[in-house]
Amino acid sequence: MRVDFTKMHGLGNDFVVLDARAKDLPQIDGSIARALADRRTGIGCDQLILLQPSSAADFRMRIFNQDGSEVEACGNASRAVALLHGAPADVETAGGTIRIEPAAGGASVDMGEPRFEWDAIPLAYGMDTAAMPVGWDGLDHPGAVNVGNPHVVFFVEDCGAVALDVLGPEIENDPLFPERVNVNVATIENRGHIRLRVWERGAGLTQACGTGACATAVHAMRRGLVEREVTVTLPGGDLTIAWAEDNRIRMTGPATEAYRGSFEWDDFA
Ligand SMILES: N[C@H](CCC[C@H](N)C(=O)O)C(=O)O
Repeated sequence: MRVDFTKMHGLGNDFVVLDARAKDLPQIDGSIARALADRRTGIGCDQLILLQPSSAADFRMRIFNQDGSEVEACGNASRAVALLHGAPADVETAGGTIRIEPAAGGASVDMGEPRFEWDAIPLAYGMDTAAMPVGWDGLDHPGAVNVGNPHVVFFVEDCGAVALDVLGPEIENDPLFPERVNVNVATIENRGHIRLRVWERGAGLTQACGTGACATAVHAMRRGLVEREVTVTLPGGDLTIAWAEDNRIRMTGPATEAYRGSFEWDDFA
C-alpha cells in the first residue's frame, strides 16, 4: 500500500506528516514511527505527526518522537499543521485541545495553560518547581513546567557552552522524571529576549523546540526575569512567546512545507 506524506519543519525541527482525516491508514504505532523517523533507513524526522478525525475538536494530532514514544504536545508541529490545514482550527492532542491559526509565513498557536504542580510535570516526589533543589554537573536549581509535555529549564551564563549532548540524556532519563523530560538550557539576553537550546525527550538535540520555548519563557516570566512577551532564539531561528492575562500561552513563528512524497507501507511495517 502506498502512503502519501508531507515533509515539514518549524525552524528546522522536522516532521513527517501523515493525514488520515479523510482516508484510512494502517495502524500507526511506536515501531512504525521509529522506522519512518530513522534518518539512515527511513524518511527521517524528529517527530512523526498523524492527523486523524476527532469527535472532540476539528481534528486530532498524534505525535511520535524519533524513538517511537507517543507524546502529548509538539509546538513546532502545531504550526506546521496550521500551514497544512490552511485555516484556524481546534486540534485535539493528548496534552489538551490547542487552537492553531495560520499567519503570514507560519502560524500562531494557543498552547493552553501551563502547569507547575510537581505531580503535573510530573516529578517523582514533591518540591518547589520554580527553584528545584537539584543539579547535574554544574546545571542546577532548574524550574519545571508542563505545557502539555514535561520540561525542565536551566538558566545559564551561555547556553552555547553547555555540553547538552552529554547532560541532556542524563537528565532526560533521571528517575526524578517518571515520564522522562525535555531539557532546556537558556540564557536571558534581556527582558525581551532569551536564547535557548533543547535536548528533546525521545529525539535528542533539535534545531528548535516549540514547547521548550513556551516552557522556558513561562518559567522566566514566573521568575520575573522577562516581560510577558518575549523573543526566544533557538538554533533554527526565533519564536515569539506570550503568556497572556488569561493564563494561556501563545506561540507565533514560521512553518515550512519542504516536499510531498509517498512510501510503500510494507517497507516499514
Ligand atoms: N520531544 C517532545 C515532543 C516534541 C516537542 C518539540 N518538537 C516541539 O516543537 O514542541 C516530548 O517528548 O515531549
